[in-house]
Amino acid sequence: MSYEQEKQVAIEAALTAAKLCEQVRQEQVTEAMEKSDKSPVTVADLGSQAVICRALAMAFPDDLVVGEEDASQLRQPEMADQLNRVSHYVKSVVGDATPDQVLDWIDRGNSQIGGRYWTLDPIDGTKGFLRQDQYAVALALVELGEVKLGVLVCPALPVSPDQPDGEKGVLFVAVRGQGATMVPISGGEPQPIQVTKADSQEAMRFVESVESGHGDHSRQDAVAKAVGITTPSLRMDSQAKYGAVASGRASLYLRLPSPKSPDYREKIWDHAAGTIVVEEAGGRVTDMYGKALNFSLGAKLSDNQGVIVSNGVIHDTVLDALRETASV
Ligand SMILES: Nc1ncnc2c1ncn2[C@@H]1O[C@H](COP(=O)(O)O)[C@@H](O)[C@H]1OP(=O)(O)O
Ligand SMILES: [Mg+2]
Repeated sequence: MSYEQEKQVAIEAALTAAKLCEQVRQEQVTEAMEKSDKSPVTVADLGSQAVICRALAMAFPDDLVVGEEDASQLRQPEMADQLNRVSHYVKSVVGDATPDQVLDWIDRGNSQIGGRYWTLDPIDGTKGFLRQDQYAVALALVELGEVKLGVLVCPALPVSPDQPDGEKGVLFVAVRGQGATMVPISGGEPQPIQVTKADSQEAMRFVESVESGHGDHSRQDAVAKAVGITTPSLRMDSQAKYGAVASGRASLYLRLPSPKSPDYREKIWDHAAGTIVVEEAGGRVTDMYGKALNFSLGAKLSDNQGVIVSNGVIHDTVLDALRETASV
């Protein structure tokens, strides 16, 4: 299958959602509400999920969508102002939409996984979004446990790594067997991307989360040193880190379980799109024990712990170093 229609619909939907997110950010209305798990959610997370689920419902009415957000909080009477704000932003990018439609679109993203499903993180890296930093809109199509298509929109990522203050906004797209591409959000011809092949020290840079609670920074540093990386890590929120590895800006992304939450299991929407973008750019993605990420078990990667993303060349060395740092 070429997945051409899925690709076009997913790109258009994710770019429209990213436009909504940037509008919210520019108008500085980015205060967060708190979810039951204490993580932040904003008007933009909910609006982005509504826009993408609407587009998927129109093009693929029978498809399942497993998204990060749900509308239960927004349905409470005391949340009427928030719902109006979400509806306002949705209308500004897709035309007419009633608050009830918006609620229903958001809740279309509450499916369980199936043989074929989409998984969506409407704003991956909400904390980065609130900090005016990196975030991503991440959408992936999974069939029989294999990610087939991934779209990552990174509105704050510099188009050129050499010009950090230059144009920002990058779209990464990958289809299984067709390679990965990158293009500025502003337009242009998508260019094929490749991970870095060099394993020289100069070419090696590793990326990790900004948030200390989302990883084990001291062990990540130790592993990076053990594989010969001497430059300090590039800290970045969201699956923009996968984009950084896929486009050769870094050779390694380490995400080891935080000592504060050793039993944390990663969510499918935090990894599906990024995984295929890196794999199709020639890289490798496994958990910290070298096992493939299993997208067929539910919303969590319950069979995996930690995530290691590399250019492939250094992957086994990293896994060896991990075994060694574990036994110290
Ligand atoms: N203890 C944890 N360990 C690893 N990742 C976490 C943890 N708690 C939350 N996350 C996830 O980290 C993601 C952001 O990662 P990053 O630091 O790379 O930007 C969020 O989507 C969040 O998932 P969620 O909000 O879906 O529960
Ligand atoms: Mg996320």
